[in-house]
Amino acid sequence: MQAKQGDLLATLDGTLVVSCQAESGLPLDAPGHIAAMARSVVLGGATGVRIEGAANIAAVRAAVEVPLIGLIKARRDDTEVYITPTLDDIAAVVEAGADIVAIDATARPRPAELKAMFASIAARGRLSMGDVATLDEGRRALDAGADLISTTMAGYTNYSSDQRGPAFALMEELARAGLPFVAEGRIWSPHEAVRCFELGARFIVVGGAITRPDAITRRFADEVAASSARPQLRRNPT
Ligand SMILES: CC(=O)N[C@H](C=O)[C@@H](O)[C@H](O)[C@H](O)COP(=O)(O)O
Repeated sequence: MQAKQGDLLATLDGTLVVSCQAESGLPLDAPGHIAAMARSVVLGGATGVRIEGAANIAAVRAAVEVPLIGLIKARRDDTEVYITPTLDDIAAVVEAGADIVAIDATARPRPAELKAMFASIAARGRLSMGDVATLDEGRRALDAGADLISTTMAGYTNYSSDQRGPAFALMEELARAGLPFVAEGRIWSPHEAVRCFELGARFIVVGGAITRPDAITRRFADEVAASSARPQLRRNPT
């Protein structure tokens, strides 16, 4: 199993992984649609996919052969942690067919200790990815047994909010500290993707810029609406 996991990471290093997710209630929120997105991004050159939800993971596992990073988003009353928050969620992600299990590895109060979470993933023969927001959290996640850490949560905790664009500052800190990292979150252009590698990312995960047509359309629509180059709106003479 160890050799296989090493091979899996070797196929991801230096490459593009695409997150294929649809928020609950959006038109693409169905396993068949998520699987079609996964097939599409693999056709376009993605070497791996990041998928949320057991039914989606199972559908994508049956549709593509590339490494699959799986997670479950589960909002709970007792914690702000929502990416694969419990040991049961880990079991469900593995059962559904993920090769790598992503969990929130921030320092916020959580239902189960980080060490126990990473140990559970390892015991199930899968690799783990700890989603963090700060350098300290990255160090702590690796110490607790994470196989990978990712900048996923930077900008999404109350102590790392108000961030625009990718978490370049955190990437620089992680690189300076010698911690291997995955770059993820708000990577919107190929230019930004390349910058992540220049800053030392092992691989990158891009989501919305590729797989959220509503968000992509909104960027165009907003730019068009703000443009003074548009022809004047023609109004019927009164
Ligand atoms: C913070 C959080 O919950 N991130 C989630 C993690 O799986 C997803 O909603 C993101 O789409 C993913 O991280 C990729 O990021 P972006 O879509 O910005 O490229």
